[in-house]
Amino acid sequence: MTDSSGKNLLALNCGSSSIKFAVFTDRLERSFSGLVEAIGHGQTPRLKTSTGEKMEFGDPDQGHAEVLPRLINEIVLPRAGAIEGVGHRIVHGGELFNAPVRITPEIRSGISELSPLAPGHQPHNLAGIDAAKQALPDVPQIACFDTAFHSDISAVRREMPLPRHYARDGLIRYGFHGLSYEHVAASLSGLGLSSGRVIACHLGNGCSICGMIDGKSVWTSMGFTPLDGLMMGQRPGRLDPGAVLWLVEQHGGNTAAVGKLLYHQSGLSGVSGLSGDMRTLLSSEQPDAAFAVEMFVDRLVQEIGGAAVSLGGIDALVFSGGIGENAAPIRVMVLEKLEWLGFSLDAAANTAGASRLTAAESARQAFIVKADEEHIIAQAVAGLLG
Ligand SMILES: Nc1ncnc2c1ncn2[C@@H]1O[C@H](COP(=O)(O)OP(=O)(O)O)[C@@H](O)[C@H]1O
Ligand SMILES: CC(=O)OP(=O)(O)O
Ligand SMILES: [Mg+2]
Repeated sequence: MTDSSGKNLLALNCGSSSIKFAVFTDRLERSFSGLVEAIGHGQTPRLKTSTGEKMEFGDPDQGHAEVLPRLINEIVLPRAGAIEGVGHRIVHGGELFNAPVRITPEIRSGISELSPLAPGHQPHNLAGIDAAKQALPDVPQIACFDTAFHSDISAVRREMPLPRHYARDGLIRYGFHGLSYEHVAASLSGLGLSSGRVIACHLGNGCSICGMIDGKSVWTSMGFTPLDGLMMGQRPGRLDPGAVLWLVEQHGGNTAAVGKLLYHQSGLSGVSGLSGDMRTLLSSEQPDAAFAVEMFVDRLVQEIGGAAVSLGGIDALVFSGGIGENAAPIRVMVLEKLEWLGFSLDAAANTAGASRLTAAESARQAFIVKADEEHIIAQAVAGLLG
């Protein structure tokens, strides 16, 4: 139940195509939550809430900045009770932010300056801050950074093979989805995995993987920006830098056009020519949809292989995010390709979406952990507000 005595916290998670929100009581229990999905891809955004509401929410041409004020004022606040703190997922913390911080005008500027390094996310995160500030002007707001979880990765893995002064200027691998990985790390002891080598796959609209040893990030597939690594809904993932140079030349030096191609028109969407939504591709008969899915899985297992080498082996694999949690056919394709690494699929458990996906006799285990960035955000807010 929502606490009407004024001890509730609101967590806002503005992703590239969705806004997830959750209200927590002072015991950090979810009292009301939901999401608006399909924002900014020419579709009509859809709202779903934990109380069973489902409706179209806005127009196809509306972005996060238009959807957020209505979401907060009409949907969240009337059901939330009094809110005493708001926490935000902020995708890029750069070198400045390695821990949650209370948002002041200076902190907001610091977050805004990082927008060119996450142009498909940071403006949405700022829109969340602004909408919450407008609706709740006297309530403290806390920024929680996706990059922070990876900040202890070794310099050899954070720096790029370029003259080292670029790294001193901040051109390093930051990694993202850290709030999701922090939640996976916190779930490991419940799976009997508090020590060991775990590869977590966050497969949502944006996709990445994180290699953890004893719950700490030691390798991740995303880099300086959320473009690197795996093939995603609209982003290509790892590309030959020569291909990027060629694309810039083809577009007459227009880097904005190439940015649009790489952030919004590539990945599953660009390859299939149909959709960046895995549900649509899995239910399509079109050959290019199947081709895009095959490429997605191929690139994913290649990166898992790289991560396994970086960890010196693998004890368990974790699937998370909208695709990881729900797309049973993708998990089959991945685990069958990893059989040689000792994964033996339990087909019934996989179809049922059970927590453990591998047979008891499997040498390595695979699990689903439902992404819960909002809980990590709420914990950080509670921690900072004492
Ligand atoms: N039942 C399902 N089967 C296959 N894919 C699914 C299913 N449910 C969600 N997805 C996929 O999950 C992705 C969105 O993941 P999500 O983690 O919600 O995204 P975001 O990164 O925006 O938070 C989309 O590709 C969507 O198609
Ligand atoms: C960092 C990133 O790709 O986030 P999302 O999954 O919200 O797109
Ligand atoms: Mg996501």
